[in-house]
Amino acid sequence: MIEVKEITKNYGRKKILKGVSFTANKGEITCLIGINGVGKTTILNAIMALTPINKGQILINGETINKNMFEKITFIPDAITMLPQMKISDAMEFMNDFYTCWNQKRATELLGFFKLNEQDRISSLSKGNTAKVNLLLGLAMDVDFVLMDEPFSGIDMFSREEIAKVFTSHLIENRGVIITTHEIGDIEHLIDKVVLLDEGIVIKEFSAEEARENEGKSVVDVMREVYQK
Ligand SMILES: Nc1ncnc2c1ncn2[C@@H]1O[C@H](COP(=O)(O)OP(=O)(O)OP(=O)(O)O)[C@@H](O)[C@H]1O
Repeated sequence: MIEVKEITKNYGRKKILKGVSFTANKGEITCLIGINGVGKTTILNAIMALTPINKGQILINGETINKNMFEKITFIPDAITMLPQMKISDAMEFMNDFYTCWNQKRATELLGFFKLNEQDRISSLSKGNTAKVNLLLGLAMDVDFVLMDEPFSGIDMFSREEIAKVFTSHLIENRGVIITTHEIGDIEHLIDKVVLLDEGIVIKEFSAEEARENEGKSVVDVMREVYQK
């Protein structure tokens, strides 16, 4: 489980996170939602120990986060981190050399799942295929948790649908996923937990299934209620 406890984060005099708390379980997809600039990426960076927090605590499976957790958790950013002249196969080889938790069998399966050609160069990929390569590089790691920052950003509807399919496939396995997105419609039916952020705090954390079953409300219905008060 990832436990985010009362974290605060300031950039200079600007208070971005003012005591954010939520949990994300293994085997579940947790979605962080909030307007541009609310601090979603900052939260993901804090969980990865890439940015220091001012106060609070973040635990992964009971252990305080540190920079050596890259065998337990991986971060899929919204931009490709590989050099443009690399082929997809070079990027996979690089990951294989660098990470002991790289799972080549799953990487090959993901190539097929996303219908990617490993001989294609990163620089030649469409935005949709770049996002797929990013997901491939993250999901091929044998880690407990995968963080994804805006995996659908700027991608056409058909590619978004193709990408969304990976979340219901065996390739996600029993891992915990934390995702930030503005394209909630694409994955609304796949999400387990929703964390709504506003003005530096969590204003609601709820189970998508419970909202659906008990109150007959979609995630978007709950968002409208909460944000349009
Ligand atoms: N390194 C930094 N130095 C100063 N301010 C920063 C830095 N990184 C982020 N910020 C500010 O912190 C706030 C939160 O940024 P963050 O990227 O976490 O928001 P977000 O919710 O992910 O936004 P978006 O939906 O646009 O991706 C923004 O106002 C941003 O300008």
